[in-house]
Amino acid sequence: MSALAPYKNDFLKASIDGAILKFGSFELKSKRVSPYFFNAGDFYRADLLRAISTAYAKAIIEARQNGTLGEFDIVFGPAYKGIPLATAATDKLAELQPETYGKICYSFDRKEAKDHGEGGNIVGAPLKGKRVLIVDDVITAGTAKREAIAKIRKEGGIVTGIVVALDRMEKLPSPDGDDSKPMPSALGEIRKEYNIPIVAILTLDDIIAGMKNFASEEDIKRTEEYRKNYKASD
Ligand SMILES: O=P(O)(O)OC[C@H]1O[C@H](OP(=O)(O)OP(=O)(O)O)[C@H](O)[C@@H]1O
Ligand SMILES: O=C(O)c1cc(=O)[nH]c(=O)[nH]1
Repeated sequence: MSALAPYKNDFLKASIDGAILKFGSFELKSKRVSPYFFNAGDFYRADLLRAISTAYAKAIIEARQNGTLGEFDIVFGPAYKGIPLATAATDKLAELQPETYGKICYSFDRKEAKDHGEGGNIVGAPLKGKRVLIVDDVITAGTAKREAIAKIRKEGGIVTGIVVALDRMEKLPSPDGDDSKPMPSALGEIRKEYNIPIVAILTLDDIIAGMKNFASEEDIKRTEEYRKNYKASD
């Protein structure tokens, strides 16, 4: 784990100690069956929530400083797991750099539109005309990020970047449904198609390198095999 930046190492350690990272057999949103799963819903304890909000805030501050990420007014968390993550990251940014981030806002969507009360399917800061940074847990095939971009654009927001806790480094699904075909990177295609930067705190390669210190040989082997099967062609 030594090659990682200290804040990434701390985050990987919290993900392992908090059992956020699990091994077994998991069906994903993409229908791929994975031998590992990163369950950001399990950052529910205060110390773990603080670990992930700190990692997002540090990744965002670093990416703003080195020019990878552009400016933003709103941190947007896609439902459901993105909601507490974006909210906590907003709070942590304001705590770490109050002059820059003391007045940034958060916003998130409902999976179903609400037809009474305030109505609509966006909660939090209105998106119209605002620069929006999406903060979410994981990118696999990229579907959830495309859905979030479409929702934000429909509300008149301008997506200026995406930050995820984990890039699973997988390929796009093939349009004909044959997932064994070579395809380019899911993350890379979103970057190109929408012309926006995407920052990942950890990648699957970081996890595989770290696994040597805590996982069983069988879990390492299955994870490496999965990596090979769903590796991008570019
Ligand atoms: O890159 P993809 O192939 O889209 O997969 C990754 C997404 O899938 C899950 O979201 P899901 O829509 O299941 O929502 P949840 O947050 O309610 O669990 C996960 O939280 C990621 O956001
Ligand atoms: O692709 C997914 O659905 C997915 C993968 C993962 O590691 N964690 C998660 O919450 N969803």
